[in-house]
Amino acid sequence: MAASERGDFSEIPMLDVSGLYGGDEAAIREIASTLRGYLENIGFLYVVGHSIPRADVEAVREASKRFFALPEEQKLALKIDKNFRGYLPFAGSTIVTSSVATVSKPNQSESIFFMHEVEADDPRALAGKPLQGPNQWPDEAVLPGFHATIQRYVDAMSTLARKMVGAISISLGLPADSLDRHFDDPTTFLRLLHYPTQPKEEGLFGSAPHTDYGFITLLAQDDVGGLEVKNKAGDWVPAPPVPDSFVMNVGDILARWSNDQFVSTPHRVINRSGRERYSQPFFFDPSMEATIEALPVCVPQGTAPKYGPVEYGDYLMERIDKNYHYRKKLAAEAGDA
Ligand SMILES: O=C(O)CCC(=O)C(=O)O
Ligand SMILES: [Fe+2]
Repeated sequence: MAASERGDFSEIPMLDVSGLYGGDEAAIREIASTLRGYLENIGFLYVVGHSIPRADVEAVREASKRFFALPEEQKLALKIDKNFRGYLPFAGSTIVTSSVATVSKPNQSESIFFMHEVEADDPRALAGKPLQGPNQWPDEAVLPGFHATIQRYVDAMSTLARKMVGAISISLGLPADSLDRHFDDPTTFLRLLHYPTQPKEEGLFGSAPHTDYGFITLLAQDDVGGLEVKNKAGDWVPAPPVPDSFVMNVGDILARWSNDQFVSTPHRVINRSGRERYSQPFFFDPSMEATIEALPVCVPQGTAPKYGPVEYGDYLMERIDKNYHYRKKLAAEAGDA
């Protein structure tokens, strides 16, 4: 299925990226060209044929289930901190910057965020800078192997994400490595999410309609379903579970970088399955200090870029501060000081 027009889709297409791992230039160009169409018209696709073993994805899901099954006080010991690392309790975020809906009820989920690791003695002296700091790990005695499982997955997902950065460059007619320098110290988030089954109630969501902030998202979900993507007609198109796939989508900074050539599409989660749902989005974003400025290849001759340059870290801070209750409290306290 190829969408002929922006937003005109009734299912999420699948892209086999196995050819990106070989040396066949023609095959790579063809995958990149198909990718471009999906990113321009839908902003969502399923990535299959990647090299991440199913066992690594499932190990994270099992680790996630074990974590969320812990008593609340043990989870709260890792409560999300000023660096955006840790546990966000049930109903801890309301998306207020959402341009897609007036959102008032908190999301029906609990989650834990692991970002790129920044040790306290980081040689780049990053610790202490906004959104830079160590992750909060569950006690090894309580959840043996948890840290190693997550780290292995983050490494594998980063490799896949870099592959996709290369494919995106090629899709725009640029050399494969042309965006790489913006990802020297990528900002990454692995979010483990748990959605209890929710009651049927107007305006209640597992994840309220939103767009993602960053560059790309690569999401693994269990077999429950509930993710939906909005098309031009305003219909919510299901993105049901597909074995061994990642749902990939364009985030707002990629849309902005591409001068809106690529589209960051609203999506939401409603879990009325009667089962618990677990998902694990991986967000792969530019370095905090990267300056994101419309790619010349995306700006038609004789027109001005739609958006000015922005430092990724500044942009991200602003988005995060607006959306999370706990950060509003932190921001208010900082304002008092
Ligand atoms: O859980 C899902 O399927 C989607 C999660 C999501 O959209 C997000 O965390 O940004
Ligand atoms: Fe999302």
